[in-house]
Amino acid sequence: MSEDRWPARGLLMLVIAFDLLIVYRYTRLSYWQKDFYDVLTNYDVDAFYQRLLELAVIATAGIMLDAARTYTAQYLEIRWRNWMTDVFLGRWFYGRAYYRFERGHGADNPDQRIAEDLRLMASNTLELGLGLLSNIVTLASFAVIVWGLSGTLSLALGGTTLEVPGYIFWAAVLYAVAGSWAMEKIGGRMVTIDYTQQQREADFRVLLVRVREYAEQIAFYRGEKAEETRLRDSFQAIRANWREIMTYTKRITIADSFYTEVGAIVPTLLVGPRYFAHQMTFGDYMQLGQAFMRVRVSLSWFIYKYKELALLRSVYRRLVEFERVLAHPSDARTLLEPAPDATAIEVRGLRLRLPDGSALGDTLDWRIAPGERWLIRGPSGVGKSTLLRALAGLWPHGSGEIAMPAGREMFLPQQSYLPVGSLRACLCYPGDAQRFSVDECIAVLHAVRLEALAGELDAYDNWAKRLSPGEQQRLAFARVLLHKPVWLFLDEATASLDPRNEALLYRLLIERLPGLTLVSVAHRESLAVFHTKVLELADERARIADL
Ligand SMILES: Nc1ncnc2c1ncn2[C@@H]1O[C@H](COP(=O)(O)OP(=O)(O)OP(=O)(O)O)[C@@H](O)[C@H]1O
Repeated sequence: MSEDRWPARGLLMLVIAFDLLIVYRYTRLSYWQKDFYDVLTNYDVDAFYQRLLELAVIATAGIMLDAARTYTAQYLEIRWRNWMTDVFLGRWFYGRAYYRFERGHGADNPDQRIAEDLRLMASNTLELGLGLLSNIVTLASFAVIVWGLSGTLSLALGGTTLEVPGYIFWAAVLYAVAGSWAMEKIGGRMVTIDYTQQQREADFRVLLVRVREYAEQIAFYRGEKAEETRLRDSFQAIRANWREIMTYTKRITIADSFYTEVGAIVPTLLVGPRYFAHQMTFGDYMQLGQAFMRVRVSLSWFIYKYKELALLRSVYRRLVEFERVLAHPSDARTLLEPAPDATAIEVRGLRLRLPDGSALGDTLDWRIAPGERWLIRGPSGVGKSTLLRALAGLWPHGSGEIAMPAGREMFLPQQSYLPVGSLRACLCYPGDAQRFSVDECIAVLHAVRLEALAGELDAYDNWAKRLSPGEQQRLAFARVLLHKPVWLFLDEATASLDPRNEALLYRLLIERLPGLTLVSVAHRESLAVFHTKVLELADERARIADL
């Protein structure tokens, strides 16, 4: 990362330099205006054309500066977002944080935090930080102009006279402070309303995505009406909050326009007497009006950016919270103990528990020697899948220890994950799509009787939607044949298949992967013939036997 830091700092300096030049251009323009109005009042034709030429130069510089500034700032923004996304993606996958989050042990909506919050963090921090800087410089530059032109106000107070130097500058300060205070009173609640709107929009989007994801199940249940009602209700929540947005936007717009319009009149009123007393030229008069406006706008920066600042604060809070959960996961522990020198899996005094601390089944002592084929049986809900999770290092709740030897292992759940992409990528997963040759892929497709798909190895599809559950299970076995694990754990991985296909797949494993250690969770009695030992789980006492 550090080699990335210097170009990024260079880019930041460049954007700041452009911003300063832009402010400088505005001050030049202000002096140009003063000269121009004086030329007009003096009917000086030669100077008139000369000033127009100057304006062309100032305008051209402005166009180039604006374009260069925007381009550089955008480049910096994507670099920064890229860097932050890299960091967060790394932490998201480190120690399987994504899995723990999914099981409800993390902050809400991690996907929104990685995609949306990081984007807002990069763009808003840059825009607001740079905006603040150029505002301070604008304020300083134009304060000098206003101060220089505003003269001294003499107030007769009783017998003494009070002198107020730079009184128009002070008027701008007073006006901005009063305006900011009023705006905060009128529009302060907008921050909360806006936040609620974001949340409701996100809820609506999630519901729409779920309809797509579960389209078939919903269609089978004839659930259109229920889904439509749910979506309409969700949208009504958006609409209800939108009414509040409208009300507050109206108030803010009126207040904002009032503030701006009166802001144009205030300097006119204040400066008028000096102009008519011939203490300033027409050019001075015009320049002062403009400079007053710039000072006022700069001083009102916090109020104009109030909404963005509040949003950035909440984004920052969400990201800090997310980072804290990622850095100190509440349950990153596992029951696994790596035992690289061991040859067998040793389960000692394992007592699985649910997240609430209640016990799941009996204490288990169990040894899985190389080459053994275990069948795990037991009633539904007794904890068979949870035991496999513990063996995979995914279940943190409980006590005891599982000593796990080194060696390639593979876990097949009832429904295997099939990434969207080519069939070859599905077969090679989690390796990359070229991990196994086309010939090897075709051979295993034939072996699991999916030869009809052999011609579609490079076809891009959502295979999890296209293939039947049984075909998906056969594809998962083809994947096992390619990867040749040493330890294989199957969790009802053939439950969607007919007995013939199921037997075919088990036979394939035994013939093609000699020496394979197999642990299957299954309900069907017919599978007993492919196993050598059985572990019967029960609420009271687990039982181990030969088959
Ligand atoms: N994250 C969790 N939080 C709370 N309870 C859980 C969690 N995961 C599983 N359980 C509970 O643990 C128990 C065991 O679940 P498990 O999936 O291991 O059962 P199983 O024996 O594989 O059942 P089946 O034969 O129906 O697949 C169940 O009562 C389940 O509701």
